[in-house]
Order: sequence, then C-alpha cells, then structure tokens
Amino acid sequence: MNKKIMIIGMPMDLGQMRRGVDMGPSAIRYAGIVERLSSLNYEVHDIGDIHIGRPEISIDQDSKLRNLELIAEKNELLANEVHKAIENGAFPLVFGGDHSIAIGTLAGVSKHYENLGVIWYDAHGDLNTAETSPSGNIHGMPLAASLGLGHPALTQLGGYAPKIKPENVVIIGARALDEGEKVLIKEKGIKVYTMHEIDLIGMTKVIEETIEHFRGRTNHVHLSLDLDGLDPSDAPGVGTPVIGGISYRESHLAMEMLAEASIITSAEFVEVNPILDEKNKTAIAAVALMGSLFGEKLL
Ligand SMILES: NC(=[NH2+])NCCC[C@H](N)C(=O)O
Ligand SMILES: [Mn+2]
Ligand SMILES: [Mn+2]
Repeated sequence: MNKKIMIIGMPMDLGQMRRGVDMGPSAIRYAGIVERLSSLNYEVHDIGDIHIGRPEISIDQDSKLRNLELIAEKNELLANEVHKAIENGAFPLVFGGDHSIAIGTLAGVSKHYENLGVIWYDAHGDLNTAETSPSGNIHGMPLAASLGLGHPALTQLGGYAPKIKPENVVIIGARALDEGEKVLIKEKGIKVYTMHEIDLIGMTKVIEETIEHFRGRTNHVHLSLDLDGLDPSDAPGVGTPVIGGISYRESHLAMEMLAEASIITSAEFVEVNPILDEKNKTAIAAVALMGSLFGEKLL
C-alpha cells in the first residue's frame, strides 16, 4: 500500500437535511485517526477541511435538487485537492460530510485512472436522479452522478463524464433501494451484494468475489464507505439509519481482506454525524475500520 496518505476533511451537510454531519471530519480526527495511521508507519499529511460555509437557513427547502449550485461548487474544490494528492504520490483519504461529496472525490480520482473500480459500502444505492429521488437530497444521488446520470452540474463536474463505468461498481450492504434505483441497477447490470447475499454466503465470500471481479479489470479501486452500511447498533451516528445492516465485525473483516489484496488506492468515510451519535461511537468505528484497511493487525 502507498505509504503516504493525504487526509482531506469535507464538512459538507448540504446534501441532506439533518444538521451535524458537517462535524464528521472533526469527530473522526478526535477519535485519533492521525495517530492510528502514523503508528502503522504511514507518512500522514492532514490538509484540514475544505471550506463549506453553510448558510444557517437552508435556501432550497422544496427543491428536487436541494442546494445544487453550492454542492457542485464545493465538490469542485474537493476534486482539485484529491487530484493534487494523487499527483503528489499520496493516497487520498477523505472524511465526510454527507455522501454527496463522493461526486467530488470521484471527479478527482477518476481523472487519473481510465478504469477506476468502486466499492460502494452502503445501506443505500445512492443511484437517484432528480426524477427518481423521493427526497430531493443530493446525498442520495452521487453514484448515479458519477455514472453520468442526472443534472449536468453534478455529472460534468471537472469537465467530463462519466467518471466510472457500471461494470466497475460493486455495491455492498444494500437494504434500502428506491424504485428508480432498482430499475437502474437492472438496466446497467450493476453488481450488488444486498444484505440477503451477505447473510446467505457471508462477508468472506462477498469480498473474495469482489476482489475477483476487479482482478484483470483494474488495479485501482476506490472505497466509498457510508457508515450507514453498518448496522445502527454499531454505527448510530448517521442521518439515514436502516436496521438489519452489516456488523462491525463483518466490516472489520472486509477491511482486512481488502488490505491483504492491496487493491484500494483511494477512500472516503462519510455520513458520520456526531450530533446523532453515542459518545463518538461511529467515528471510533470508522477509525478502527481505517486502521484495518491500512493493514493494522493484532499480532
Ligand atoms: N448517502 C445516503 N445516506 N443516502 C441516503 C439516501 C436515501 C434515499 N434513497 C434518498 O434518495 O433520499
Ligand atoms: Mn447510506
Ligand atoms: Mn450513501
């Protein structure tokens, strides 16, 4: 694994309606991420947070694409930082913020790799567009936008689209999909491990198959880990919890197996909301998972 890590905080909360997710990057830092990765002999650079400057009163109450312009503008800044990190030979590690930031992260990463793979670890598909979204919240749209579907302000971020191809995407942990998302998954043939498959074959097989899926296709895989992919009992500090999720243990194993395969070349950990959390439990879980992703072992 790349021994140089660039941490980028993205305190975005405009992609959804619940306050507090802008404090996610602080909560993750408070849980000791820099010390954790440094102790694994990484050279860790923390560039701090991208400036979001959220207005106190949401300007866009009834939109089908709430806060579109601001989200696009701020994600452009994130894309530039992610791009710079890779240019400097570092592994970009982004802390959210709501999941709309994946639009910026992927715009920065995919510039470098023609066949970027993506693991979308999430209770949700985040495959909505303005037409299919039940909420108008852009954090439910980043995977669609990165595939080139949706409003041009999102799909054309960085000046090109699409960022990724449907055959290079693997969704893990899905258990809450909107009707339009189900149609899209079938239409595009996106590989999805729902909770049903995880229960049935186990996380070991799910990750083995995922690694196998990327082998020969690409050497660069981005991990977009939404903490709501985990069960709310293990990660209560998220804005859109869904019961019946992946356990902390299964997630830990998944990260260890990905570390062993050394296929992950960029990552983001999103949707940590310390206001909704219990004693920073969700950020602490995120930090432990990152430890495993970067090769931490007990013995
Ligand atoms: N990144 C997330 N937590 N997304 C939740 C999305 C929920 C729902 N599918 C929506 O579009 O509003
Ligand atoms: Mn989610
Ligand atoms: Mn998500």
